[in-house]
Amino acid sequence: MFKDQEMEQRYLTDRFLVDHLSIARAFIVFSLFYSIFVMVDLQLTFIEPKYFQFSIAQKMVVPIVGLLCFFYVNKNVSVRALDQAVFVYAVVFVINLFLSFYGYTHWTTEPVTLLEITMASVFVNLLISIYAPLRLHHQLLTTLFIALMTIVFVRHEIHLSGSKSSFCFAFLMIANGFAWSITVTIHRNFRRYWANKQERDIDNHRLRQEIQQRERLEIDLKRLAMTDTLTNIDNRRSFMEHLHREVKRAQRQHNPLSVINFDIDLFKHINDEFGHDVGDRVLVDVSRLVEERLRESDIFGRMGGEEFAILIPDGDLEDARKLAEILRQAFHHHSTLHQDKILKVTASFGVAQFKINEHIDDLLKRADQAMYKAKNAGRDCVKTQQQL
Ligand SMILES: Nc1nc2c(ncn2[C@@H]2O[C@H](COP(=O)(O)OP(=O)(O)OP(=O)(O)O)[C@@H](O)[C@H]2O)c(=O)[nH]1
Repeated sequence: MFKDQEMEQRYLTDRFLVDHLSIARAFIVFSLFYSIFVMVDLQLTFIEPKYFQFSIAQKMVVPIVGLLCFFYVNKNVSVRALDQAVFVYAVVFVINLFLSFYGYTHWTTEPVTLLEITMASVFVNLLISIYAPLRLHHQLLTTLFIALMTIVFVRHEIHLSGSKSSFCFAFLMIANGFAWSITVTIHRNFRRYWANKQERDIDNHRLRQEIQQRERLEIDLKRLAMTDTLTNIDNRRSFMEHLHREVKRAQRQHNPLSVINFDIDLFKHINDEFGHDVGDRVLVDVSRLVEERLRESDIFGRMGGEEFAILIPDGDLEDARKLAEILRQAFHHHSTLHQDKILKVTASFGVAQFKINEHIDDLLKRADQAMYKAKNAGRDCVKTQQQL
């Protein structure tokens, strides 16, 4: 028995719930077994004919109660239902067994022997202790009850001399005590196994939690390594990874692919005039403005400082130019209010389309050149590779 009452209760509940099917099955098995016993009884010619029907009817009670218990348990599998069913079945079984022995002693020509009675009581004791997950003191009480009932029966039915009877009672008590000690060992092992399993479950649970935490951490780290901390969009590394992947796909599928490079105009002035914090806010603002106008498949990254790039998979030069123009106008018409002052930013855009088998660096270089061309053309405009 566990010292902790709560643990003991959990153990009993667990054992009951785990074993409810085996207990229900045990009812069926015992009921069938007992029915066979009844069949065998029909063949016993040494039972007096006038007691025959009573003997059969009395024995039939056990399988009937067993079946009823089985249906009751199956219908309502609660710990309480199991408890009640096991109790009812055990009581009927024990009473029936003793009635059978009584019958054999009185109605047959071959009375039952002390050894048979002892074996039966030990058997019943073992059966109840193993199948019914009782607390240890309940088990002890059950054992004592069965032993006492056996003694009363023997005393009443088998007339033994004084010395012989005390030897027989001692033998009965020892045999039942032995049965009890076996069940105690069995239950101690059950409890030890259960406690180990609980510990293992707790360890496994902790391990699973740790693994999940590590996985989450890894995802966070990966995300951090791929994200620009200020604007929360892809950083240069992530953008380049996407670009490599998309270029390979474009080459494989012979699809167009274009890149837009843009740089905020005269950003240094914003920093100098309003301070670095406001400059940062502008970068975040600009990122949101662009993000809102992109498709799901477009990839947007901050390449460093106030320079950004957009990758348009499946988009040709004209698609990219149109998008760059939309963004340019959005910048143009957008303004941020800072301490009663209206802050306006514009950007210069360079657009280039990927040429089959060209190196990625060449593609980016052409987009860069187009962007510088836009800067030289007075800023706030879009230039394509063709206009170089
Ligand atoms: N607030 C802020 N400023 C940055 C950041 N990264 C780069 N800068 C500033 O951006 C400015 C870029 O200035 P320049 O390269 O001279 O270009 P510009 O002033 O935008 O002029 P043009 O590109 O010729 O239109 C520098 O003053 C950098 O300090 C950043 O993360 N936050």
